[in-house]
Amino acid sequence: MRSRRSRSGKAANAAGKGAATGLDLPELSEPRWYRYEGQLAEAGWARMAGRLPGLMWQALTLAWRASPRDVVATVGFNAASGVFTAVALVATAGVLEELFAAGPTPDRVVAAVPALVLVAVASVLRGVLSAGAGWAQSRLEPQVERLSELRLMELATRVRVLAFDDNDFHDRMFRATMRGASEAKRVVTNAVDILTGVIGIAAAAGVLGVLHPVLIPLLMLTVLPEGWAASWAARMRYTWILAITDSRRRKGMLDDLMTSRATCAEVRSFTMREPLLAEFAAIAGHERDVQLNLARRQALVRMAGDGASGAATALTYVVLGMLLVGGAMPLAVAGAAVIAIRTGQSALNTTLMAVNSAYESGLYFRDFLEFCEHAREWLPPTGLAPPPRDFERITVEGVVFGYPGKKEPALDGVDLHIRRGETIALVGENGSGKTTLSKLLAGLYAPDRGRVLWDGTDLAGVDTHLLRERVAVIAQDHTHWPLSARRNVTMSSPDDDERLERSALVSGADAVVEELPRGWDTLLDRRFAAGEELSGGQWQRVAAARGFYREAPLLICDEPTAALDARAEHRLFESIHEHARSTGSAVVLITHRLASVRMADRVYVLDGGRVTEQGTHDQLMRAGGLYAELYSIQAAAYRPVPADGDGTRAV
Ligand SMILES: Nc1ncnc2c1ncn2[C@@H]1O[C@H](COP(=O)(O)OP(=O)(O)OP(=O)(O)O)[C@@H](O)[C@H]1O
Repeated sequence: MRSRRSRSGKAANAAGKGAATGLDLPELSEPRWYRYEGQLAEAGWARMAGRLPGLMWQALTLAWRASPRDVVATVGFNAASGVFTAVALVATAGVLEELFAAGPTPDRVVAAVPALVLVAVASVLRGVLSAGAGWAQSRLEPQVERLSELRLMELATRVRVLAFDDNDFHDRMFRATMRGASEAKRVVTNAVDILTGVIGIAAAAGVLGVLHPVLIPLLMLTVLPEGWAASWAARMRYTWILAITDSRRRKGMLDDLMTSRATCAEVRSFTMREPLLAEFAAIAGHERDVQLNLARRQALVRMAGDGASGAATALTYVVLGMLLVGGAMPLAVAGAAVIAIRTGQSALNTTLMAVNSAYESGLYFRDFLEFCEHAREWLPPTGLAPPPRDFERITVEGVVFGYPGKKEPALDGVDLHIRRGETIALVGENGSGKTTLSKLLAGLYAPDRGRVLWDGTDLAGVDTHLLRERVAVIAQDHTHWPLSARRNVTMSSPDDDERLERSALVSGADAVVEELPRGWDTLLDRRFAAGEELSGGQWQRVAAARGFYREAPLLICDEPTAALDARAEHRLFESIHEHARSTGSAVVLITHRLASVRMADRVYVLDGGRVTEQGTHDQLMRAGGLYAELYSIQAAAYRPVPADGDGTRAV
């Protein structure tokens, strides 16, 4: 009941904020973070304490993989340093005992010398060893960080493309990259600190137990309230992070829009500054309010914990005084007990701090581990056979494919085929499924039903990573890689100057490179010194060169000429058809410029995810269907129209 009330209260509050700004802010008006409620409950102390050993084990395993030598050094030096802490404490008790014994002062001092020497030697060794442990620990941290970040990037670049259409995957990846991976090193540090603290506590408790058993529970009493408060505050912080994950993502996107070079012109042209800033300010204001509320609640919890710990310390000294007055403990022992209590408190504090920190870091580290686990579900299957080197015919049989979360499939029972040396064209109105089909042919998506075959081999059973090496794509939304012109074309394939020149010639990229100050070695990114920028059409020529450079048996061209001038467009289409004829590659051409489709061996017309017409240009024109209609609309635009006078003018 209480939770429902607080839930609706929060929702109303959040909705109020969205309404107050007059903006449509789903992050503020729709409390999407309530889907994290289950996770918040899971972040409970008892549950986390149960999980902590497992998390620390995983972090230590990661550390072991990063550097076994430094793990051994860290643990070994810390353990040895703890042993010398105990030795120094016992020796201190010996010194005090001698000093408070009966007899003349010089004699007592002389008697205390051996114990004093032991204290000095133990203290020096403890100092040296803990410095060594600190060194090993600081060597370990960057190595663990590197390994965890690398694991994250390896997974992010290996998961199937479809994962990037999944909101849940994005949320998890955001949390893992935001703090999860970097927390791995902190969990390792905490694990080591806990070990160091436990050894220190064991030393102090051992000495206190010898001095008087009642001192051990008193020692615990002084530190536990503070520890409880710190862990509670850590949990509050984590729930806050979970609650604002969505709005943080949105804020990051707004940040990019306002600060990136790609969008700076459009932000100004469409006077987007004010609405973007207003949305940013509203989300940032919401975060600030939540954070201030968090700070207040954390301070209250900490105050309570620290107060209780202070009271427990006072109680400890009262008990010590009573033992002294009652004669149950001599003064020398009481002095040693005070030192042991201070040492024990500091060790216990270190341990609790480390446990708390491990608790907080553990929650984030769990995000990292869960992302790794979740990402594995998105990995393509391994151990599959390599795809055939080549094919005579690609066959698409009854392919059905839908994007995650979409009711209607993007492709619904598509059949087509293509032979080597042929060019087929995919034609259809916007959203009819052409790009989706080309991505299936490129091995980027797998069909939900149906098959894509290279001769007799079903691509569902082959290694898609290897398959992609045999497919070249000139993509509609190609990337402007912040690399040299050369690398923009060769990408990960080996450098081959002859091949580079050839692909530049057929794509028209040769003319682009000629104008660059350092030719092929020019960096194509203005954000860096000596970087150059290309026009849209020039980028498109580079993207086309990239496709030709692969010299793959299958070339997919998705709107390869949208940004090209008329001459370059004509030349590129000729090159594409010539490429199919001369290399024997199969070419899949997607374009809205239907004049260029005439040369295709076969045209497939898509409508609502289905192939509704197929045949040569002439056959489709005779059939008088959608293709003929679209073609006629385009052709009409180029037909001469009667002029006002006696001549004609072209439109
Ligand atoms: N990543 C995606 N997630 C969800 N739906 C998508 C995604 N990409 C495309 N779609 C949907 O799938 C359908 C087919 O899109 P597709 O991009 O294949 O069309 P297209 O024929 O290439 O269009 P265009 O001519 O505009 O490039 C559309 O309804 C589109 O909204």
